[in-house]
Amino acid sequence: MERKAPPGRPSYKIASIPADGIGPEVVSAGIQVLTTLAQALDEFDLNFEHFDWGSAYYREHGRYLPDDALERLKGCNAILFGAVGAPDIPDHISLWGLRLAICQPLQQYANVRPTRILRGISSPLSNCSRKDLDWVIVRENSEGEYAGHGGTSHLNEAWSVATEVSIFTRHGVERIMRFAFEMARSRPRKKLTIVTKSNAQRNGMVFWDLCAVKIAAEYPDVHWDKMLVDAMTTRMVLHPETIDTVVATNLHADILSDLAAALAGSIGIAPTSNLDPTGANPSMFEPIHGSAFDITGKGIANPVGTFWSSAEMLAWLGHREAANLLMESVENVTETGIKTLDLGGNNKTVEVTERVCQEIERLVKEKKG
Ligand SMILES: NC(=O)c1ccc[n+]([C@@H]2O[C@H](COP(=O)([O-])OP(=O)(O)OC[C@H]3O[C@@H](n4cnc5c(N)ncnc54)[C@H](O)[C@@H]3O)[C@@H](O)[C@H]2O)c1
Ligand SMILES: O=C(O)[C@H](O)[C@@H](O)C(=O)O
Ligand SMILES: [K+]
Ligand SMILES: [Mn+2]
Repeated sequence: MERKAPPGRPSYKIASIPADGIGPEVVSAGIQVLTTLAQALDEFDLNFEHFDWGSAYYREHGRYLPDDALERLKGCNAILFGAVGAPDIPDHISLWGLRLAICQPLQQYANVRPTRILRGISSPLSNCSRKDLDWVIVRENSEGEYAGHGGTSHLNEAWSVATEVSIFTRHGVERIMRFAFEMARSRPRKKLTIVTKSNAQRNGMVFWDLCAVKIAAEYPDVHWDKMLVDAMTTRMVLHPETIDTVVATNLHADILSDLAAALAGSIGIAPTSNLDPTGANPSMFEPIHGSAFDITGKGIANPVGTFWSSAEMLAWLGHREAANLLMESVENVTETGIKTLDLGGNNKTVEVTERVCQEIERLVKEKKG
């Protein structure tokens, strides 16, 4: 599913959008690690273009993005994003103003969220070893519960009414099913769980299931099963080893992937890729977490989710070996017990970042002999 690196010495323009809360703290850590890696490997160049879009920009301009934002992003090879959301701005204004305003028009319809237990990190599940939890959750990222259909009338009256309408289109569901089956096929177990809620949601989710059956016929080598989303939560906790690749709607997968991150140790480690699988538009990479108001500015944010997202970005650009080296460096560091508070450690963001950079330099030197 990843692309091959272009020939010669490739040079990439990466848009950096740190935005809000701990976003700037983890994105600057990510850029430091990526820059160290690119310099040490000396195989490709990364040039970062910084965008100040976020809640401070909104307070000043009354909008999250300028008119030419998407055109400017289209001129980049990939986007490294932090998080959006501020305590004084309603969450739906910030989310729709920035993250969704990029993902949806750039056709980043596949949101990919791998989870595994990194070395040196333990699961809160007492019986769960590293080999028991190695998942990829594929989140539909363009429609469903996030289609934005609905309305509010007669607000503040006794007869106020609001609707939030989920939209499932054949185009949208079939493309994410195909993407998920390809993802499952690319992994050793060739196993896909299709998550649904077609007992209660008798239109959209029944349609989701019908599309799944149709696309499954194209992938006879992939074993698949179907699970109601409520039961899926218990399966994730009680039988993690039975799960490999998962596909779910925009909202269901959003919730399941936070649970998955916690089961692998912390929401601070988990990555997200917002992919346009056609390659027509740049894809966007970000940690799964939000702006974390409660720890902003304390220097204790876990940067590992951004490092892992950065590795996924390199793999997407065609540099799988560089991505693996980055993750090996991260795990060599977590294994020595260097970790932030959310993982039970006492290291600051900058200490974890410095150690990962040192480990990258050591590993590259070793590799080059
Ligand atoms: N993609 C995004 O930009 C994104 C994702 C999720 C939430 N949000 C927004 O972020 C804001 C806060 O949302 P929330 O509180 O529900 O979720 P959150 O992910 O920001 O925080 C949840 C909890 O996890 C902790 N946490 C998160 N990231 C961490 C890290 N890297 N290291 C250590 N601890 C970490 C926080 O301190 C907090 O206790 C809201 O405005 C929300 O809309 C944005
Ligand atoms: O897109 C969302 O649902 C939120 O921003 C956030 O929870 C995420 O997962 O990106
Ligand atoms: K984020
Ligand atoms: Mn989420």
